[in-house]
Amino acid sequence: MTMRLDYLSIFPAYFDVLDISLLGKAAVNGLVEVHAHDLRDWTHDRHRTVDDTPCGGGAGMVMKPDPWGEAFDEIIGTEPDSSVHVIFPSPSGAPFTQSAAQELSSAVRIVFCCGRYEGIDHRVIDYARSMWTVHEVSLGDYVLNGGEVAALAITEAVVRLVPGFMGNPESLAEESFSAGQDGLLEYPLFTRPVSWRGLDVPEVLMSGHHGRIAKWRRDESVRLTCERRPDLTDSDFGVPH
Ligand SMILES: O=C(OCc1ccccc1)c1cn[nH]c1
Repeated sequence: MTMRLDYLSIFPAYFDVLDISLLGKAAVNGLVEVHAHDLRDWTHDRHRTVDDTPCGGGAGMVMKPDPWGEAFDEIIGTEPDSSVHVIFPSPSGAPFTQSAAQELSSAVRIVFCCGRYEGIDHRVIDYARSMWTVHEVSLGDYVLNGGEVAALAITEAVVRLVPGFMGNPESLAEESFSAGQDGLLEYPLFTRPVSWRGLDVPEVLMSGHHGRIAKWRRDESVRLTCERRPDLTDSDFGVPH
């Protein structure tokens, strides 16, 4: 089945990049179809206005609801459909996770709504929730100028999990944040040459001793995770009992 991806943005050219690289291949072999739209196509004034001052005062501008509503009508439709996933990247969204990417990889349709300025009139999100399955997601605790870069990141995380997309599915199994690694960070990776600028591949990895190699890798994952991501380790994880 083909996954349809739509992007609503005042900078639709951000999504030209999806025609190349891995995603381009998916688009070519019919797994994924990509449609980027300029939100200003649903404005009617000479200046193609998409923003206005915030009600209640405050700095910056807010995206008007009208263009979003008209774009939704044309792109998605006017009938409720819970199989359509509408994503609003936002600093105030729920953290986007690999499990969310996994779930979205089976969606038939995903519509990315890329906010700019200070954000989108909240009624747009409320209206979307009344019609489709809505996800307000954050990629991290930092602010971007708009949702486009976040939409590209979410797209890549999702599309690479679509069945038939990745050439080599087992390469997905061992990755960080995939169930197989039970929530640990990935161990350090090495390839040839064995000695490079005075730096050598750890001997254990050249020993051919699979048991020792597996232990070294798990120990490294535990060490890295405890060092860098204490939030990923549950209370008694890795502490020898
Ligand atoms: O900046 C972000 O989204 C773009 C955005 C949306 C609405 C208003 C301002 C900016 C973002 C940061 N982490 N995850 C997403």
